[in-house]
Amino acid sequence: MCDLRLPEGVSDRSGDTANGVALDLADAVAGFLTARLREAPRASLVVSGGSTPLPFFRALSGKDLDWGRVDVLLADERWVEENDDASNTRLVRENLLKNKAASARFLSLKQPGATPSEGLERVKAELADLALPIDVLILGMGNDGHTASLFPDAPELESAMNPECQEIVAPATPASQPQKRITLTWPPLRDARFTALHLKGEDKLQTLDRAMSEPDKVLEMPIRAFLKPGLQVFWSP
Ligand SMILES: O=C(O)[C@H](O)[C@@H](O)[C@H](O)[C@H](O)COP(=O)(O)O
Repeated sequence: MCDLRLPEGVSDRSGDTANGVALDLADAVAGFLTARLREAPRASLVVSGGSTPLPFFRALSGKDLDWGRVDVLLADERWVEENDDASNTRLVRENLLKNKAASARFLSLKQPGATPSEGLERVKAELADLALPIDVLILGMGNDGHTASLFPDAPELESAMNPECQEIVAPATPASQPQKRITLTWPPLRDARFTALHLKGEDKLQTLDRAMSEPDKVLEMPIRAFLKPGLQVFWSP
């Protein structure tokens, strides 16, 4: 257990090791996708980049489910080419879209264009037939309280977090980050059927604790918007 008092309705799925939590998360996600595929022609899986998800990606890639009917996409992406070490697309292709998951359909947030704004229409076209609501959403969190690329210092944050935002994807240009980014906006993320927050390390636990201390100040720590009933927290030391 993560020995934090999580908000009402938020489940603690913490474990003693990063690998154990990754395996547990992979089991939960595979189970949810399998159940969805009994009811719907396709299912959607939105994952986050960064370093935490790697063991989860590798475990999920081996799960036996009808991957040909699963749409996989990122919650956000750095606006870099796929051969760049900072590319989340590269991370997903190398660690998740292999083994049994190789047959999943990947919808890429990185499209041609010098900037996210220039490429935005192409990204929207790529996501045009993505069925909403998202079925499975895996979020990470930075120690500034960002999630996806909803950064506190992004000039676009307020519009991306607006519950009335009509766009499902938007550029993000936080000064704190070396690359411009593109991110799913709050409404599609908010409405996911299954949302997991995947965290590793004591620092992330302290950040989560800080986030819970002032839950209404969402623009200061965007993760706060997700600390709602139904969220499952998968944390390991
Ligand atoms: O592109 C990104 O950076 C991610 O989407 C981002 O939201 C990530 O989930 C957090 O920054 C946590 O990253 P770590 O897992 O590396 O701590």
